[in-house]
Amino acid sequence: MSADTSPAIELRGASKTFRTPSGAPHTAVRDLDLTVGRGEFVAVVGPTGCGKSTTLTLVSGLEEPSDGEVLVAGAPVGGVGGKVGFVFQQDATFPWRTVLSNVMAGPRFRGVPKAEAKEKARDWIARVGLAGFEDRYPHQLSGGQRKRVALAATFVNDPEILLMDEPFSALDVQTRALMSDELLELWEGTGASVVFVTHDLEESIALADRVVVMTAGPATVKQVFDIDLPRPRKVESVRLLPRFIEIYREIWASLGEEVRITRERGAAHVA
Ligand SMILES: Nc1ncnc2c1ncn2[C@@H]1O[C@H](COP(=O)(O)OP(=O)(O)OP(=O)(O)O)[C@@H](O)[C@H]1O
Repeated sequence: MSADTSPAIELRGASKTFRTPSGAPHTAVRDLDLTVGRGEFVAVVGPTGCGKSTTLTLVSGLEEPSDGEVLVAGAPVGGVGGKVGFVFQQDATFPWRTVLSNVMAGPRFRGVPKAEAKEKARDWIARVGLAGFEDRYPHQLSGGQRKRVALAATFVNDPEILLMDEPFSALDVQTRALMSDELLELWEGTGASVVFVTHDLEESIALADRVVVMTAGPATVKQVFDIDLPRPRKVESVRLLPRFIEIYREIWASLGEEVRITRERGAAHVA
């Protein structure tokens, strides 16, 4: 199959075993199969500590699988590539750089001439609603504004794949809903494939084409749900649709069981 027609991401029987400080092996991800199509928005939910972030690090190339294969655009992941953008819970801005300089950093790093990088950066700053804030430093912005800078700094690199690890979880509820809407708008214009890890089942349904439920650790795919809600979506209104509530119930029946298993293990550990 040519690289052009292959899925954006494929994990085939991927496992990851870490060595803990005591020297004992710890399997975070086991025999995980997952395919993400081009332009698809996939959300990953699962109980705390099950291995969601580890799955993202395998796709990013930051970690290698102990077993199995991880392919991006049909080719095995070999280190961190330029096709992949990340947005994490923590702000990934450089505190000593202005907004403009933060957003220009990626293109400059890739060798884009200064004037062109500046133009692209200004365009993305405007698209995330921060025109006029170019000369501010991150500490002079709100949490939501800093997150917008992080989004602009990611999208400016035209990523084919966007890996997002609880990107909005540190924000207040209203800002979070706004950012979700903005993310959908930005994403719909790019055709990027997204893997979005979250603890928030509502958020996952509102955003995604498919929601992947992970098992209690070690993570493997328990069930995948197609989200047949119409697009374009606004998260606050989509949540009120009867179909949304129906999907929520179905997924919670699957996820809730894994959360319970994780809790019981925790209780046994404490006892
Ligand atoms: N570098 C590492 N060395 C050893 N163990 C690790 C390492 N990274 C993660 N783990 C362990 O692997 C398991 C999965 O961690 P991971 O961060 O992937 O879970 P998660 O599902 O993203 O958690 P959360 O929902 O709480 O963010 C955890 O038990 C964690 O302690």
